[in-house]
Amino acid sequence: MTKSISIRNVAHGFGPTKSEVPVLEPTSLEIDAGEFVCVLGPSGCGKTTLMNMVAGLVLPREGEIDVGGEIVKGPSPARGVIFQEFALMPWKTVLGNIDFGLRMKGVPRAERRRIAQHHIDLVGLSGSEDLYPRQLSGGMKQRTAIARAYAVEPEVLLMDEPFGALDAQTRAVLQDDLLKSWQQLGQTVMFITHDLDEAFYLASRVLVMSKRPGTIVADIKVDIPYPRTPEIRFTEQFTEMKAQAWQLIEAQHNAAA
Ligand SMILES: Nc1ncnc2c1ncn2[C@@H]1O[C@H](COP(=O)(O)OP(=O)(O)OP(=O)(O)O)[C@@H](O)[C@H]1O
Repeated sequence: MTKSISIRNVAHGFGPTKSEVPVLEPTSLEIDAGEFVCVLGPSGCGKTTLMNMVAGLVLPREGEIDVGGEIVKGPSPARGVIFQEFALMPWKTVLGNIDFGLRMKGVPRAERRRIAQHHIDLVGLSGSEDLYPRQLSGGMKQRTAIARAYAVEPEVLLMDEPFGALDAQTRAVLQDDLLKSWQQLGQTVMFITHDLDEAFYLASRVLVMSKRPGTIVADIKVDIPYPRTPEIRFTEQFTEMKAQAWQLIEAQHNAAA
């Protein structure tokens, strides 16, 4: 079942408590089950920190995060994470990387092979099962990371600039693939990006964060129906929403300077 995310008065800082560098101001946010939310904001404003807290990789100094009615206390297979730098295990093949998550979830061996192969086929990596990360292009690495995250069927997908390191063409293909599978599986998605175009193309809702210590300063509903096609990028509605977000981010940059 898809899960909602509830962020309640979460604040964070790094360093010893007394000389803490504040990173997040108290932030509250409700993400409904099945929503696709993109997060934009100036560099260093705390986007990754916020997402890492939802993932359970960082625990908030103040406040709490609830995913599907349970307080987050650590990582869980119910929350799949995809990072920009792929985070593949270099000593494992494509198949081995995908198999690993399933093994952690306790899926029996024969079943693992079937599920892994299904996801390899879905992301278009059939024939590359036995290659190691060093033998893969950037796009293939990111497809492997996506297959690995999808194979364990997480109810929540957390993506931190997952396509940032890819060329424009591969990026566009993976964006459409992601939307297709989201429409089929209906996970709750939290997706960080620096790219306004990407944010409004993918999301049903775009959040804009302030400069560090960050908090959410705008919550923009993207009222464009799915399935989305590349042509929507040229509509007035799309460019207006992008301009609105751009102005907000620019104002935050200027405030930071
Ligand atoms: N483990 C850590 N220890 C100390 N400081 C940290 C740590 N992780 C992040 N920071 C600091 O916290 C701030 C927010 O970092 P974070 O990665 O969350 O920002 P971001 O909005 O994702 O940035 P970017 O858009 O550049 O990726 C930065 O100033 C960063 O240097």
